[in-house]
Amino acid sequence: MASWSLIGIIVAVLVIKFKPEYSVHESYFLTVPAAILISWILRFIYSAILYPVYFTPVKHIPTPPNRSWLRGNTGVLTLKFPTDLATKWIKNVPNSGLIRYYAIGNLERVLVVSPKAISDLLVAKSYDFIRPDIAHIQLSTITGEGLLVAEGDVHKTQRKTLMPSFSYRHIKDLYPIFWSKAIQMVNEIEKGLPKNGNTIQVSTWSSRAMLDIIGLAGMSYDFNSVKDPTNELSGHYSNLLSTPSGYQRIVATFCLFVIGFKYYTSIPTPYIRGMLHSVQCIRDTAKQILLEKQAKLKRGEDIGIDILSVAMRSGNFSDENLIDQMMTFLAAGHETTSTAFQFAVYAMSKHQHIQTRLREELREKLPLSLLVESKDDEGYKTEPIPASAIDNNFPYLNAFLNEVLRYYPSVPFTSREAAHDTTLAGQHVPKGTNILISPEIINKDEDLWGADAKVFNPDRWLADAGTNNNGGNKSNGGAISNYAFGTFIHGPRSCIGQGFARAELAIFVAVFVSKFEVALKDPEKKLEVRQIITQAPADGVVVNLKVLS
Ligand code: HEM
Repeated sequence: MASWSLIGIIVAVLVIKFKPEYSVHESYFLTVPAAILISWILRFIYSAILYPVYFTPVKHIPTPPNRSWLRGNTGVLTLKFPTDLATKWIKNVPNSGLIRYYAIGNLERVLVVSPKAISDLLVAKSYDFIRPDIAHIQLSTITGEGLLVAEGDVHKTQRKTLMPSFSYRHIKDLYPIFWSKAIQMVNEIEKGLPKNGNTIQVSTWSSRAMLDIIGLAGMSYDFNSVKDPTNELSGHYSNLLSTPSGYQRIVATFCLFVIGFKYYTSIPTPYIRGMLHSVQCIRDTAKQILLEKQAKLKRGEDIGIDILSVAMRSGNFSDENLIDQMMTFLAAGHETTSTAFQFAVYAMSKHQHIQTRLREELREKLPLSLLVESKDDEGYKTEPIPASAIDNNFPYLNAFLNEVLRYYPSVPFTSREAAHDTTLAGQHVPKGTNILISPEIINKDEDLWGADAKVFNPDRWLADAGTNNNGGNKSNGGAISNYAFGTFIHGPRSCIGQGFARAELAIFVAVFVSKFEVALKDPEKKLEVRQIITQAPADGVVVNLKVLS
């Protein structure tokens, strides 16, 4: 829009100078606004009416019918991902792995839906695609230039250097942190129960516990928000996750369509100012921790096993970039696991027989007494069973978690932009094409998972190979392709924290189910999901608990 306005201004100036008889008024006062308005109308006619039909370079990619000039195919005046509609398009729009659709203002999007197109996008041609500006700006405002937003060779080097921190060998050293926080959380919940009439909102607890864990595992810093919800730093962290107000969304839309999204964080609204202030406070703390660790390293002292320490020892990062990586892990590893835990509690509350089966399996090898006894001087702690035991001895727990992650992926969709002309599933994709991939849709696609794709069923991960759904392998949950499970996506940009998240969730579910019997406070209420970058139950999962002994 900015360039169209500029053209309008230039035309107005030229008209007044050389053809004043065509100007609205001989002064610039009326002619310039009139020229800008005309340029906007022309732009609208071009992009909303002519472009999608005649000029788009991806005309060969099929598109659903019923496009409106303002709302595109999605029917809404926001950029919200159209999950339900897209599920229908996959079925009804004949396609070869790609579907073209239009969002608000006829912004063009290409949705990737077949395993071949997904594997091209995420694996074979991963570096042909970059994060679009909107996503880059939103994420980097919080994370700086960390792994989540790095591109090309910079990304390859960062990822290679950080990988050792996420190897199984290293993650298993973090298990005691997971146990200790999970046990601390259930004990604190138990203490507060009488006051709350046995009702809790799961999100308040999971968010605090997962923040503490990522602080401890990431940089040996305990936000201590499970015990102290008023902790200043965790307050700053909650700020970063707060939902933008209606006013802020209008500002975002204005930036997107009128002045360019790159100016979004330069407009000093209360939301942006608050966010930048909170980012700075967290960065200052991370810097302090970094300086302390560097001093220790100089003195030849042990600096610990957290992710920051592993990255520091590599010597491959500047101080600023180490802080960026810390901000990245806080952003990428907190809300995602917190929402996954909320969905896990929702699922076990909704399906009581699943909860009973989980508890039976756990009780057999992980009696409550073991959990109660695993305390240190501070009252909580340590590993009641070794890391390998939780990974290998609880098939139903692992099946349940696989199904939670399939059915309720924390990241419902993500986006890419073609960095240059390329192809996906053999179809031409020109530079600049905006691509979307949706774990939420792929994970429930009946063509990939079979007729029961939309049923929550942990058993699909236990059935013998070949006997379930489409005849797929049980390690795939019966799906016909590896790419049918999109929760952590795949390839060089897949979630580096997948092993971390799975271990953390397994331990949290194990401790929670062992300690409490849980039921939804309002079992008849429909599950409402709120979507921003992650998706989460809108009410934070309100449940009634009974303490088990
Ligand atoms: C259930 C929990 C989690 C889910 C569902 C999840 C999902 C994802 C997804 C879908 C991506 C790809 C995003 C994209 O490229 O657009 C991603 C990337 C990433 N995740 Fe996770 N994540 C989880 C937990 C974690 C944890 C615990 C950490 C860190 C401790 C983490 C760190 C990262 C990082 C650093 C990236 C960027 C990787 C790269 O670009 O190379 N995630 N995650």
